[in-house]
This record gives sequence, structure tokens and C-alpha cells, in this order.
Amino acid sequence: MTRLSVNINKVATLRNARGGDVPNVIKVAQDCESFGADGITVHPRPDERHIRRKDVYDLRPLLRTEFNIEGYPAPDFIDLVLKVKPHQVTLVPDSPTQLTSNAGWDTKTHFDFLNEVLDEFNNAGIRTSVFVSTDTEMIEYAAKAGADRVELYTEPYATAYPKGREAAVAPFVEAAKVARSLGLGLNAGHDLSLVNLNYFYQNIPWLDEVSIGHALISDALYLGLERTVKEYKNCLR
Ligand SMILES: CC(=O)[C@@H](O)[C@H](O)COP(=O)(O)O
Ligand SMILES: NCC(=O)COP(=O)(O)O
Repeated sequence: MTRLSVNINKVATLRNARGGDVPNVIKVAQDCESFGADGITVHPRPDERHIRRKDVYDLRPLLRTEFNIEGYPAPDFIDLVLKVKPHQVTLVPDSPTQLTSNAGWDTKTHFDFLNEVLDEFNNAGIRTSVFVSTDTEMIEYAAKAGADRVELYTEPYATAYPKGREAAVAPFVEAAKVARSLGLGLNAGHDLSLVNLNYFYQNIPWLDEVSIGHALISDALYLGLERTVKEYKNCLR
């Protein structure tokens, strides 16, 4: 089964626009769970532009499904994750001011750093995932560094999909096979949507998890949250 983890960053973006508590990030997360989501993802950024550290602490005891925290492993982030102990931490190579994630790790260049950080999380019993492109060498070094899983950065797939979905998915299928041969679990995310998700899943049915935020929360404006979560779940069958 491929799990759907709903990324609620954009719910926090909307809440922060007015400084109050509408929409309530925790209620939305709990509703996503009751509508069928298998997990909740957050990406607390250093400027707290959407998810805040407090949200992460508040969410932890209330979630009934898997909690995935994404981010660049700066000391503050490592401290937060070790205190909150989510089911999974996803390491992303973003700089503090970046608009959104736009690349996977160079796991060869940053091998020693990743190895040290992954050890820390592995020793704390937190499953680890490393955000990577489809470059085989990057996946191999993620495995050597001690990752439990890799998350394939799917923006290039989403962008190429309208021009030809077979060519768009081909490098991801190859990367997924490499990850599987190395014994890594497999996640995927970024710009997955109702348009492109089912084809991705059909080609890589051994995917463990997709995390989806931007398109899903946008679709919910038209379809409502309950129907949206169910439609994304239907794409994973
Ligand atoms: C890691 C990744 O691909 C993206 O999930 C990222 O977490 C989205 O972050 P923003 O919501 O800040 O764009
Ligand atoms: N890891 C990817 C994620 O959580 C959501 O990315 P997006 O759907 O907001 O592009």
C-alpha cells in the first residue's frame, strides 16, 4: 500500500495571513486523518512563514497517523525533531530563505554531514528519509550514509508530464528500482497532483509514501477537503 501523507504547510500559510487561528492547523490535520489520510507532513522553515515550531509540538500528541517532519538539519531543526520524535524525518537541502524545495541532496559531497545527522536520528528511533533527485549515485550515497528511505523529488516529473508522461516517469522508475535494490524504502513528493499521481503510482506501485500539499490544499478549495483526500487516495489504487 502506498500511503498518502498530507502536507499542511499551506493551511498554516493561510492562517498566518491574518495572525489568528483560522483555519486551525490541528483541526485540519485531524480532519485529513479522519477523511482517510495515512499521515501528516510539515516542513517548519526557519522563518516560520507557515508551520511554526509550536505547531509541531501541538500536533505530535494529537495525530493518530504517521507524522513526517521535513527540513534542513540545522541545529534548531535537529533539536525540534529529537524532542518531538515523529515517525519519520525527511532531510531536505534547502537554504533558510528558499521559496520552496527545488533540488535533492548531493549526498556524495555532504556524505559525512548526512552520515552524522542520520546516525543521530536513527539512534533516537526515528525513521529517516533523504530527499534526492533520480541520480543513481545520489541514491547510493544516501543508502551508504544510513538513510532508511529516500524521497524522490518529483517536480521534474510533474513539469514534464504534460509533454509526455512515459518519458517523464522513466527516470523515476529507474531510480525507484535502484532504491529497491539497495534495500531503501521509497517516498516521493513535490508537485504531485490529481493530474499526475495515478500514473506515477501505476509505474512505481512499490512506493511507500507520497507527501502532497500544494496541489491538494488548492484542490480542496474547489472540491472540499473530504472529497479531495478521498480522490488522492483513489489515485493510489
Ligand atoms: C520537500 C518538498 O518537496 C516540499 O515538500 C516542501 O516541503 C514544500 O515546502 P513549501 O510548502 O514550503 O513549499
Ligand atoms: N515532500 C513533498 C511535500 O511534502 C509536499 O510537496 P508539495 O505537494 O507541496 O509540492
